Amino acid sequence: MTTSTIPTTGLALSGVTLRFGDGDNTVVALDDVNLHVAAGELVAIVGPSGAGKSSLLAVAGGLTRPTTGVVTLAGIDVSALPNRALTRLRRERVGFVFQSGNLVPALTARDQLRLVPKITGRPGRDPDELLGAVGMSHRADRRPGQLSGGERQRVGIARALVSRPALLLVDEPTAALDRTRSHEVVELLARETHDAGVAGIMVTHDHDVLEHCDRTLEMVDGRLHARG
Ligand SMILES: Nc1ncnc2c1ncn2[C@@H]1O[C@H](COP(=O)(O)OP(=O)(O)OP(=O)(O)O)[C@@H](O)[C@H]1O
Repeated sequence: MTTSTIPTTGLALSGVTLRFGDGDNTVVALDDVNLHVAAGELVAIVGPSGAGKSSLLAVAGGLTRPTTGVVTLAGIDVSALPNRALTRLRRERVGFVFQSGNLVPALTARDQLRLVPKITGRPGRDPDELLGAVGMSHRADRRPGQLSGGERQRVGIARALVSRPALLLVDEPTAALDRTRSHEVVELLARETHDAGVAGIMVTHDHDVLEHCDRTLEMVDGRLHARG
């Protein structure tokens, strides 16, 4: 990608390859992946186990450097950043939402969100406004153990949005939820992605919820395909 073709918003992967090992033991987890997720767009990634979906999230979020290719976020060449700058960018510009919500057990919902600016050192969005946006105002003083799976996911989504990220990476958010809660959580993700102008990628095995996403792509053997 030349400087002039790097999108200034959203996430872009260009010619991204990720290999593990070498020689006969080489595993190609990502194979020439090209992807642009616009700001305000939620893209779903489906595909069989071992296809490279987690690897894609790791490379997109700056957790893993690609073997080849370029990753840009809001026009910044992530793959060229030194380690400290990459850590800072990840903390400030990338929100992660995991299967279980990954909340701190001892903290109330409100305090989970309050913790974020303390970690980043930058003011974030107002915790109560965000809890309201995800329909959790009435649970603000509860700890994760006092919340349902769907409620924990809502808090996890709100927490991921506190730092006003440019990129939201979501891994199997409905794995522990029933059908109704799954729809509610992914509808919420889509709405917040659109409203906050975040580029969102959601990995899922749950084909039921794809209708809420703007696009679905399929990963097979490390390659991304439009879903036919
Ligand atoms: N650290 C590693 N070292 C070696 N191989 C790895 C490593 N991490 C992942 N792989 C391999 O890379 C390929 C892609 O793995 P990845 O975890 O991205 O798949 P996935 O689509 O997320 O799978 P699942 O749906 O089961 O979570 C697999 O063949 C996997 O075994």
